[in-house]
Amino acid sequence: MKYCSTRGQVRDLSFSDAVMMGLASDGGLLLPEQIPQLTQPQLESFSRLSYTDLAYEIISLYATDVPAADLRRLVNTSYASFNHPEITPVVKQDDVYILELFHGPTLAFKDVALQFLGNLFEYYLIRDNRNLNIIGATSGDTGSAAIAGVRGKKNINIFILFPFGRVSSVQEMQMTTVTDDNVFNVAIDGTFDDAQAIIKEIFNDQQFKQTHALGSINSINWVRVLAQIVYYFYAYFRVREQTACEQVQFSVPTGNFGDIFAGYIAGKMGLPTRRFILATNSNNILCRFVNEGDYSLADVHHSLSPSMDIQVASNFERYLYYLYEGDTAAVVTAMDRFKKTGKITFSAALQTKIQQDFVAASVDDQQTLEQISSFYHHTGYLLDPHTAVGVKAASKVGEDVPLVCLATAHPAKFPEAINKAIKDKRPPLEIIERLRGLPRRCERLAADASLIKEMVARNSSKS
Ligand SMILES: N[C@@H](CCOP(=O)(O)O)C(=O)O
Repeated sequence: MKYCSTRGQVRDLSFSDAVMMGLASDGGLLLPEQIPQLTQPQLESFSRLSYTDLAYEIISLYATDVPAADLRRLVNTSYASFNHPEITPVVKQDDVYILELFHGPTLAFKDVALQFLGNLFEYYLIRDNRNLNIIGATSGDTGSAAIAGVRGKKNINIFILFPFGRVSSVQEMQMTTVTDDNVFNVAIDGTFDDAQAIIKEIFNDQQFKQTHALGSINSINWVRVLAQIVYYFYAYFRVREQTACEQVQFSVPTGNFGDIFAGYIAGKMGLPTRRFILATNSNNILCRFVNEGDYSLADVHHSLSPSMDIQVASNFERYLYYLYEGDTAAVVTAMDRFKKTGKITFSAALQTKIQQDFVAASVDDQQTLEQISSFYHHTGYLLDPHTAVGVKAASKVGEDVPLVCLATAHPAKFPEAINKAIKDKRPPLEIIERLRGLPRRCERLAADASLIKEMVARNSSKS
């Protein structure tokens, strides 16, 4: 399997080169040159596999330059850290199938890919005897999951930027209580979009990237998308066992478009699914894109589902590549226009295509709180605010097939929102309670790429 950039200037990369490159050197995002198509017999045999075996089978279709025994070990090690034997179990509540993605070390779906990516990085670094400086941006969940993915690994430093005061108290604590010498948490004065723009600016300085051996843990990195494809298949097989359905529909709380894009790729591989439900909070640029063909920037609003407080969604560019049928010049033109004007509009013909892939709804904070409360009183099950956005969006635009809602984080990560939704309800969890009172380390900086570069340069030999 070879990898190419959405912007056309990088092609023919091996999987390992794509992993280490992160953001493509032409500023685009990397994609596999072809999407493997699963045959019916393959699907049937996959349906009987454990999560870990399924992950191995799917990842091996893309990671073709990793020897089979090594890949198997990396996959097994990655999911050994999950606290549920099924890794991503599906539980039925009322008439909704909840795909629980929060059984990893930091209680969010990001662990599914970042445990694997951390192990993969370590594997390459040992093999090639080199160092890596990871830089990443988070609106709340990626940060701690990335830190947990590389913690204790030699030859790696990690620098995580998050928007000051805009992540939940627990999310912040999960990052800043890691005080290891090679972990650098930076609260920036700005939004997640500012943090992500800084990361991209630094990656686009090719000389700095080479000199400091930079690596990416955001969903810019193809591995993030790849590892998440697995649970869409896993969930479909579990629901099919219970309902004998031909198709399911997934509702995906969406911020950076990475998780839903993994589902879209699963669909291209042959997963029998209806259109994906793209669920946003009041940061609804992606919802407007699907419903009106209007991808235009607005201010980032602070919401009760902070991980989705994003306007500029990284993986959108990957979808554009398919929307434009691999026409990289059209992707470049659209991305340039967006950079200059903050807006891309789509023709009626393209809107028709987009609406064959997605249906979308946006859910504000009040509706999120009502959804958490009514679901809890009806079923006794506590949704985190992001999952609640997905469940609510599905109630607005879902179709008449079994519905799988992705539970992207554990409610214990968002005590403030839960408490607002259900008076006096606190979802305590021992691994979070243990963090309270631990020492913390975090630097606060202006949202300025040169400050982050200085910090990376100053510390890059620490690992
Ligand atoms: N929602 C994310 C934002 C970063 O997105 P990523 O999927 O590109 O890592 C978060 O919680 O940090």
